[in-house]
Amino acid sequence: MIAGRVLTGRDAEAIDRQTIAGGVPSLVLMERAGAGLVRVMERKFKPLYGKKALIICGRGNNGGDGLVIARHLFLRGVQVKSYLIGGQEGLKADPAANLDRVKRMGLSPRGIKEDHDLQELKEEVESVDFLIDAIFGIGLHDEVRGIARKVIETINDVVFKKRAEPAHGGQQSTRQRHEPARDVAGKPDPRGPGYLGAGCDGGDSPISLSPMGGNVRALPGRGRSPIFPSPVVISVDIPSGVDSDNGRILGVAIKADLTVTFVAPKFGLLNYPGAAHAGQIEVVDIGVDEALLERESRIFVTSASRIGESLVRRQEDAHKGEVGRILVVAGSVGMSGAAILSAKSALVSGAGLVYVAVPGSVLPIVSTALVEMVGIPMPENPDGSLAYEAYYRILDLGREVDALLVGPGLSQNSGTQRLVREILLGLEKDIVLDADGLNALTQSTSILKEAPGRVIITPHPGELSRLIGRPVPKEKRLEISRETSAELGVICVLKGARTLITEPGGRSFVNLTGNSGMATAGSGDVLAGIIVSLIAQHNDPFASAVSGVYLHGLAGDLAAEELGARSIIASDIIRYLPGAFEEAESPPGSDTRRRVPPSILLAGNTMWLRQLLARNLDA
Ligand SMILES: NC(=O)C1=CN([C@@H]2O[C@H](COP(=O)(O)OP(=O)(O)OC[C@H]3O[C@@H](n4cnc5c(N)ncnc54)[C@H](OP(=O)(O)O)[C@@H]3O)[C@@H](O)[C@H]2O)[C@@H](O)CC1
Ligand SMILES: [K+]
Repeated sequence: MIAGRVLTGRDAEAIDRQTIAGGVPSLVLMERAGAGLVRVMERKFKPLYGKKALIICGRGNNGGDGLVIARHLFLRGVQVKSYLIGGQEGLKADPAANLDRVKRMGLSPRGIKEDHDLQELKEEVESVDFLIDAIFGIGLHDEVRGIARKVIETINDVVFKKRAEPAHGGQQSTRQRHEPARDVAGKPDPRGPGYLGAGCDGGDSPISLSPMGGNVRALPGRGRSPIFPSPVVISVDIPSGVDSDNGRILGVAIKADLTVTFVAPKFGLLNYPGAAHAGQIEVVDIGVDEALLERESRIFVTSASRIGESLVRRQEDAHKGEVGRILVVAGSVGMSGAAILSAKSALVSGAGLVYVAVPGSVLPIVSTALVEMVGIPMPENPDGSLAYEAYYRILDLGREVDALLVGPGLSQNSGTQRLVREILLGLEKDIVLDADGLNALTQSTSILKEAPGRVIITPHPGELSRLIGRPVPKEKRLEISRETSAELGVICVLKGARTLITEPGGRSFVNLTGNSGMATAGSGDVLAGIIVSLIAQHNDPFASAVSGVYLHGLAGDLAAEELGARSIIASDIIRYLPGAFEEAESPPGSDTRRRVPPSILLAGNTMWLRQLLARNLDA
């Protein structure tokens, strides 16, 4: 499965190093990076002529990019002012070479060394159209030190306050109310005062990667360009202060409206909390070798076209027994909903036959709610949970199906937990293990290694933390997913904003669909049902897990568009699943593909990356 690549900062450094060793001078890469960013600005905010830009440069190569940007913006008639943190002395070779060039053009940057330099910076930030953040890029991995920290705080503070002013949507004076706002192209902005960028986006893909996370406001409705408030904060490669390896905030970080990143999106731009600082993401190709990218990167983003291709088409003469048979082992008294939701989403996702093994007293509820499944009453414990005595029955049924889902709503009864462990050891089948199924393995993860079948675990961070006995902070999601997957030999679907799907071989997918409304009871049961259904139809657990997560998020996005994220409940996700399948299965650009998925946009002039991303991200 090929898809859009993602890099950690360290991967990106390795690619830069090897590209330079392969004969491309680092100054050339810097020139391509800076020029590429200005091309993105030109496309999105044309005309640039006469606009004001403030460029804040750090002392490393990210700052060097900033100096290249200063030169290219100046040549396009932009009024450019730049600052260099720490002053002009003692820069590294490439930034120093670019400092010479800008000085020869009369654009000498001012130094920011002391607190009293911040006052002037404040005034400048208030009066510009664009603020370019070239303070730190992928070279930053520790808490931001020194004056740079105050510079970042000052920028965030001034921008935040400026946007809270009446002219930006707060209390308006009579004059402001009568004067339509102008976007950067000078056109009246349909949103009213204080927003930039409407109507000058030059036909970009309309959905930014993280429209609500950063400061970018998306216009209501699909297929519209985001509106950029003024000043537009543009980060070079990554918002300064975000760790490109993992999205950690290193004490303080720029809140960008737009991040123009080089070669490929950095994982820190996609993973929270860094993702909330990135705004819209654009990728600029700086001409590195595709083979290098393939070698260095093991992280991908989910994409509609690949998902569509990986879904199995049903044969015209399909029989229900041939299109996926599933056994769901779920439910207990008081938790029958988990069994219903997961079985229903498995059916809606295309499985031909779904058997549901539940405690006998729960069966009437489940059967009434879902007449299409085949309910099997099982022995139960006094507390209404599935009894260990169900083991042989479940084993017999399990041998007949293509895949199993074990866990939703099972409770934490010790007998039920023993049953779960024995099922894992007794069946050589693909088994999706969710919720209480995972809780049954706390302190006995070795069972996952011994299980003869292929196991797909679908924990949220709390469940994973209980399973492996250590915390799972956001910035360690990738690392811990990789370790868990490799050590236990399972496919790990780590749920949450930007769900990560990792296989034991080390490949990970970052999912870009979904929204905060999906953090709702039963949402996980629906996901587990989709994944098991795709596995039963498809027989490739990793592709199924990736597709399932994507489709689940897409269904949630479709639901959010009509219902609002706040009001989504789990059964809504199932209701919108057919729409999600329809979109994923229709060819890109066709009328039936109603929704462009969140995309990373691409600028640049080398075809291969454009094609790769266009193909895989549907940008
Ligand atoms: N390599 C290439 O070929 C290409 C690279 N490109 C660009 O270069 C960027 C990477 O550049 P980079 O590696 O120079 O690191 P960068 O992000 O500028 O930061 C280093 C600076 O930060 C400072 N600093 C560090 N930690 C700190 C802290 N805690 N608190 C405060 N300061 C701290 C550190 O100071 P020092 O440790 O030297 O005192 C140094 O001055 C990359 O993102 C892309 O934009 C493109 O041009 C394409 C080609
Ligand atoms: K930056």
